[in-house]
Amino acid sequence: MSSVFRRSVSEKHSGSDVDDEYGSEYSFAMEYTGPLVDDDIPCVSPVHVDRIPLAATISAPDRIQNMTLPVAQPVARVNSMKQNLSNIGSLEDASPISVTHTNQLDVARLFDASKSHGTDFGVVNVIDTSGGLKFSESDECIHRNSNKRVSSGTFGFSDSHENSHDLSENSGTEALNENRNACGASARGHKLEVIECNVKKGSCHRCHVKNRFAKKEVCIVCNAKFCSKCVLKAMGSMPEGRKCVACIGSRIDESKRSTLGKTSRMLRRLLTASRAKEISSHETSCAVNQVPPERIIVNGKPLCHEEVVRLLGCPNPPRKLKPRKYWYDHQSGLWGIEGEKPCQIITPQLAVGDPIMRNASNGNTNILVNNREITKPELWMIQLAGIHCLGETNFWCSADGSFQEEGQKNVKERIWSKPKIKLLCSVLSLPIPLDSANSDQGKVDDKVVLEKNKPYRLLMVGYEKSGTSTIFKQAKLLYKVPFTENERQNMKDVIQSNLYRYIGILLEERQRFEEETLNETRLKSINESGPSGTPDFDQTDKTNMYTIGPRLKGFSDWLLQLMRAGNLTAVFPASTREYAPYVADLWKDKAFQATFSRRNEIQMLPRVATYFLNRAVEISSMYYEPSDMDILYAEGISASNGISCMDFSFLKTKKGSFRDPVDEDDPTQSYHLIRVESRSLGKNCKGLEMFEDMDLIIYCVSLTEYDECSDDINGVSTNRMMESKKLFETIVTHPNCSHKNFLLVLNKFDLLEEKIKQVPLTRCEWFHDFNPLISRHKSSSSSSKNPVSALAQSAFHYIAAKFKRQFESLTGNKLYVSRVTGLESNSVDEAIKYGREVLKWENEKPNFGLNEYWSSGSTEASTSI
Ligand SMILES: Nc1nc2c(ncn2[C@@H]2O[C@H](COP(=O)(O)OP(=O)(O)OP(=O)(O)O)[C@@H](O)[C@H]2O)c(=O)[nH]1
Ligand SMILES: [Mg+2]
Repeated sequence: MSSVFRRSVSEKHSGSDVDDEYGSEYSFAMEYTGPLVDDDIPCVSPVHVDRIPLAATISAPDRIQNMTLPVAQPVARVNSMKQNLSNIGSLEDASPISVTHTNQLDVARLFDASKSHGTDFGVVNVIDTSGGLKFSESDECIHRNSNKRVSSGTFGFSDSHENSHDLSENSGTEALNENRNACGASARGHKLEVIECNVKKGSCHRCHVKNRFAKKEVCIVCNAKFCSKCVLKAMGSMPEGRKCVACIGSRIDESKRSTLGKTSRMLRRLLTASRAKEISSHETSCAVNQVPPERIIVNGKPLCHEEVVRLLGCPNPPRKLKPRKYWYDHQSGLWGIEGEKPCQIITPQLAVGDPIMRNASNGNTNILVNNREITKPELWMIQLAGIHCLGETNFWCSADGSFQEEGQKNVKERIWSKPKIKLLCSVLSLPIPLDSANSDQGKVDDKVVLEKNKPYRLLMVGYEKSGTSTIFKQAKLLYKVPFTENERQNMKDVIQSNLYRYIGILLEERQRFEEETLNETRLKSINESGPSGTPDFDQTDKTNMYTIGPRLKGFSDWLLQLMRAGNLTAVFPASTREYAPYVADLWKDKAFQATFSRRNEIQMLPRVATYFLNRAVEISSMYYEPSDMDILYAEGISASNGISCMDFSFLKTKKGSFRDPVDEDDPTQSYHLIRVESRSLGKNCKGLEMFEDMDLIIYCVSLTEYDECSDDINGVSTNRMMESKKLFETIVTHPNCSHKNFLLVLNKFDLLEEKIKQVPLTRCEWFHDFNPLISRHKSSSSSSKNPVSALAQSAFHYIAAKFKRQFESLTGNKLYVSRVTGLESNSVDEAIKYGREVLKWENEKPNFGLNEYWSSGSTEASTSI
């Protein structure tokens, strides 16, 4: 024995009643420097650290059936420990001692002290700093006398895990290693099955309390979920982010990569803001959470660490780099997933991966760009950019977008300099180069993968007049996406032309009213003069309350002529200023006002016309600037094209307006909403080919169409609801859309409430069996207090069910439905947020296998159906 040895002493706590000189109130280690002692010196039995079994998860296949994960084995005693601890007394009155498992001496000290002073530790808390496994003070892991685990603790032990009580000497370390592997396997997707075999859906993996609606934090390695009471115990200090303690050191589940660094609301509630931030920073920056370089394959070559650093450190690195196969066009900087069209333009000329292969993006167009056969959307894009591609052609394209045909000196086109190419790429889901301001990001830390969320892509389409442009504009106002100057000018033009159209409609009706009144007067005078008398139609008989003066009559005739010839848009809004005085005079004219007061009888006049006609003089003035409300109410978005796009996120809504936790979960998630007119999709909606990677398709239907008719392409008058149904069927069965998520927006509910009073829903042949039981007794229920509203509600549910059934029979999928009044912002907000929830559920489906749960419970909880 060395002359200098360490001895652990437990000292009596002052005031303690412990008889033993070395009471068990607390303990510390001190160095013995005195003379050699003759007495029996407590000796230290050598302990091999790698033979000390520690708590660990279980992976042996035969144990999997009866376990809950993550599960850790209790610390088992090795034989040498058994000898040393043989004289340890009872567990009950003992205090815990913690040991940091960093070297043999610490362990030896513990047992040495226990032997020399007869201390009964009762509970030993072991912290394995290398493996990240911890037993906290509260976790009673070893019952010295019975060799049984006493209670569950940090690891989420389950009392049902009798099979985990393997305390043999050899099992410990091996089990640990095995179990680490199991965690690794979980990251590769196997653990999910294990979790699901024992933990009920909606239960916390630690306390097993089931509450499907309570928020849970999920381990980014093994997907174990913990309720707010257990999360801090289960995840400990989170040195690598949100991992349960048993998973520390393991690679993350790759499907969770996009969530790295996004601390949940629960953690923000349980911890201080700075601590939550620290955890999220550990999560994104710690080495073990980074993408393993060799699993990123570029042009068929697995990357090395330096290549990944180069890739991530370039001014414009790939977003969401995952372990998968990519292709990279070194010349142009185009970057994509192997077998798919490009998804990003990164910095060109990086020494990364092998040269590109012809079939890298699985194109089938016979057109090669930098030796890669391009995909169809790319071909459309370059054709629309003015590059003619005939037969098999090989182009060279550089990073600035200049195209050159092989063997020719001249540059054909510089596609990125074309003004409309950005919109086109957006529609075709093709990437565009970042402008230099954005791309100069400086060097990125080689360990940190900056994650930028890819926007969700929403496509909104509907039959004519279903309200798509109204909803689109409403979304712009809601999510603070400003109208550009160009858009405002367009809207102003549209509003002013519309005003003259509305005036034209009124003037036409004025003529009719005038003639009707004249006829009535004549009839009356015939009746008054009797059968023998001759009525006297003098000059005064030809005027009545609908008659306008000659000046306005001249203007009216001219305007009606323009309208009949379909030339209104050729003259207005260009001549708005010129004819503004006529509008002012008309508005003051009694005949015009008399016509306006009968506007409800004029079917041709849209309801929004009243809003604008009431301000006719102001709108026709040259100083008119449309307000947001004017833009919303205006029919049409722009006079020219059928496609409009906007990017938005819920972050921009005003502070405090978050209404549900989803808002706070990921406020940075962005959305790309594309609204396309059904007319511009062409025959059989062929144009949908351009929208192949949409995440959600929003199909709009006007609830008021059930009794309205319009001419189909053959000029045959057909019911508009039936036309809308036909378009719906064409879209949902289109090869690009048949597997997509669909949200049906049943719009114009406010108008349905009014209309259903007068016109029965059965007017449409598809709704022939609509026969709701609406009680008209005032007292019976809340809905029956307003039978009209109840009737409209029933009609809405009935129409929704009709579409749902149709959708299911055509695609086998579930159709989500939302009730909307496009002119009300809350209503549109709810519908879009419902769409966001649909995306969230659909996203989570493969991760948690909760299809059934999401599709039944949660949708019903929403106001939509
Ligand atoms: N009262 C009421 N009117 C609505 C609602 N939604 C749209 N409208 C009106 O319905 C008309 C047609 O709406 P739009 O948004 O232009 O319809 P659209 O789908 O863009 O139709 P196209 O322009 O033909 O493609 C406009 O006058 C809107 O103001 C609604 O929920 N309630
Ligand atoms: Mg429109």
